[in-house]
Amino acid sequence: MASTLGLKVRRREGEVFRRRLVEMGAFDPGRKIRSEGEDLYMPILELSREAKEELSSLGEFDLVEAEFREEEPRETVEGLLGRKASFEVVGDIAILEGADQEAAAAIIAVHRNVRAVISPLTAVEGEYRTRRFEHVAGEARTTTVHREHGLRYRIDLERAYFTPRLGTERLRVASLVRRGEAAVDMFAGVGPFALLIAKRGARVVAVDKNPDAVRLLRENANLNRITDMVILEADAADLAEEFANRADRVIMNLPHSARDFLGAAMKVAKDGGVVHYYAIAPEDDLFGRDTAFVEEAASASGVKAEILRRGVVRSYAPHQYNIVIDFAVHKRVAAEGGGRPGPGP
Ligand SMILES: C[S@@+](CC[C@H](N)C(=O)[O-])C[C@H]1O[C@@H](n2cnc3c(N)ncnc32)[C@H](O)[C@@H]1O
Repeated sequence: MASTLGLKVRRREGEVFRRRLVEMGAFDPGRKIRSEGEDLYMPILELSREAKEELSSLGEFDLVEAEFREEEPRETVEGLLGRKASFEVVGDIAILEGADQEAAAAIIAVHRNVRAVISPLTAVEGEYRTRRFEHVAGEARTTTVHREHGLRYRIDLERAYFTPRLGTERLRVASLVRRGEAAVDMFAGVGPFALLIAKRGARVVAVDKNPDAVRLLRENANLNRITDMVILEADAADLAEEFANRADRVIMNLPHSARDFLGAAMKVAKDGGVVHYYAIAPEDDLFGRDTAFVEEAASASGVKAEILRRGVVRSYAPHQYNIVIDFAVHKRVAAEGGGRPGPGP
């Protein structure tokens, strides 16, 4: 076993790092992760400066030379098909770009858990962020049960939004949660942020306007034995008054139009509460435009927004990225007439 490049991380942060490394294409799939006490050693390929910066926002790590066992070579869809196929798996359904029968057969052969292959007929669209699909192979359905971070989610891909591509981001937000804190998920969908943070000890109010999403969210709360979550079918904008100054944390995962709800989120946040704001941004202005939206909304709401973190969550479309801006809402400082936002009494 020769020494190769590795990333040493704390065990409890291992999954966040592993997923991000895979997304970056920096995880070495030919080698096995090694465990030693409280640390994990991840086999990696060379990291660019940007990649190191991105990783340092996830937590502490050391770059090391380490020895890793080799993975057994696995059959892949690409290997079987002789060309690339673009797909993702949600529960036991593969979502394939294009109704390609050959690719569907290869997916079913390689991924033994896949029972249905469907292909999008539309983009994610409308207020409820849903899309329509056509059946390609296997069973003809859009309902499934997906597992993520130890929780199970009933999903209907045609009736309510869900993507597994935000799994790492959900884990990052969950890692910030303190037991007993109050959180509002304004656009909860079938619950992948809300239920995960509830499991980590947050008292959650989860809101969605889509009745099908809310029905699945209730089922998912039951499925995961989360009994104390407040689940509301409502327009998030209408709840700002009722939940004013209640939240230590607000999640705004409606990236195409979250900016329209910034005022409501700032109202719902307590003094010092943190908002996770998601947007789709062009690569030549990743954070400038949305930072300005946050600052304009803060000024209109009479609060101060302290930017805590700006990050890229995933690539969304050519030259477009799904980004996140975490900011703290300071109310007392603003009411007292300015100055630098501080922790307060
Ligand atoms: C991008 S999805 C995110 C769902 C979920 N947070 C997730 O990560 O899977 C946005 C959700 O916001 C809901 N939505 C859209 N407008 C809304 C509004 N005004 N009030 C509440 N929910 C809304 C949609 O129905 C959809 O389920």
